Amino acid sequence: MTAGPAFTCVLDARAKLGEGPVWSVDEQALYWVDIKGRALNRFDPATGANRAMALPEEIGCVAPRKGGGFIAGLRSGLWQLDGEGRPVTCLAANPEGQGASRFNDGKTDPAGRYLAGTLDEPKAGGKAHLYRYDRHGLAVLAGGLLTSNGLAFSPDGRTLYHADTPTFTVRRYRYDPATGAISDGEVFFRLEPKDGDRGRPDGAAVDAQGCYWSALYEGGRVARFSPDGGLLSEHPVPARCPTMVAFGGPDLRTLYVTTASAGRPADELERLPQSGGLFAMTVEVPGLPVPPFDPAA
Ligand SMILES: O=C1O[C@H](CS(=O)(=O)O)[C@@H](O)[C@H](O)[C@H]1O
Repeated sequence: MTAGPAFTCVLDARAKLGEGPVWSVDEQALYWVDIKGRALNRFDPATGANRAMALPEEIGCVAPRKGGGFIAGLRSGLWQLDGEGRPVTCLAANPEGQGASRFNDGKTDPAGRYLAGTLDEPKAGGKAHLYRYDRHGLAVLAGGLLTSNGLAFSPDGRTLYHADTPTFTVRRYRYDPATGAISDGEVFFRLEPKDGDRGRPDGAAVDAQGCYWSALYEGGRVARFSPDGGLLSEHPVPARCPTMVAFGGPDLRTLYVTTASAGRPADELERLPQSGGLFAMTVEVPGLPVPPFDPAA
């Protein structure tokens, strides 16, 4: 394992719970959310400008939508948003009810279907699920979860990676690109909870060599894992709680990471004042392009 280059702050956003970065190739801009800040953000790396679009409830994940606007996972369900981030249509209500559940991490599959999971807020019941949304509607892919996270696909689109953060575990499944079905789940890697300060796997992305980049929540770093789950490198982040990574830039060699500040100890925030910011670093191996959500998929 090597100690790799560190991330630097590109936007001192002071987000409460920055999450869900996704690169728009068409716009050459990064969309990202502040879950507890109830905002969809658009960051333009060319100018450094960031535009926050307020939402009426928590937004856990977002993806550009083919034809315009977005699909987003909110507390109440999966919604179509217009180009200004305004909810216009509820595509699928949150089947778990809104009292102790919200949508969390999401990602489009290579065909443009949208996979998104929920978070069981008491973190006790394992009532969270991973869902697939496509033209046939909402379908359960996995259940018994605490925090559905870490969604990413292998370069050939035939392996799905998925984390359940509080269990410190990332699993991988065979993925059928023709139907969006999963099978043959197995542990990809599990971090040691006893090493509490080394964090737990949150949001993720896969690069062109099939390596899995994982934001390690409360670990203050992003780690790169080989296609067989071996730890290759670790990259410090000037925030204790990185939440999700995404590749961007004209060559997909800029790795962005969002971070959290809400609920963090005062001394930690004093030591890491850019917590809640958006960070980036240049990588050698480019990321994989993530397609927009396609309502016809
Ligand atoms: O992605 C997320 O994960 C974190 C970590 S954990 O579930 O608490 O272990 C969670 O706090 C955050 O709200 C969520 O967005």
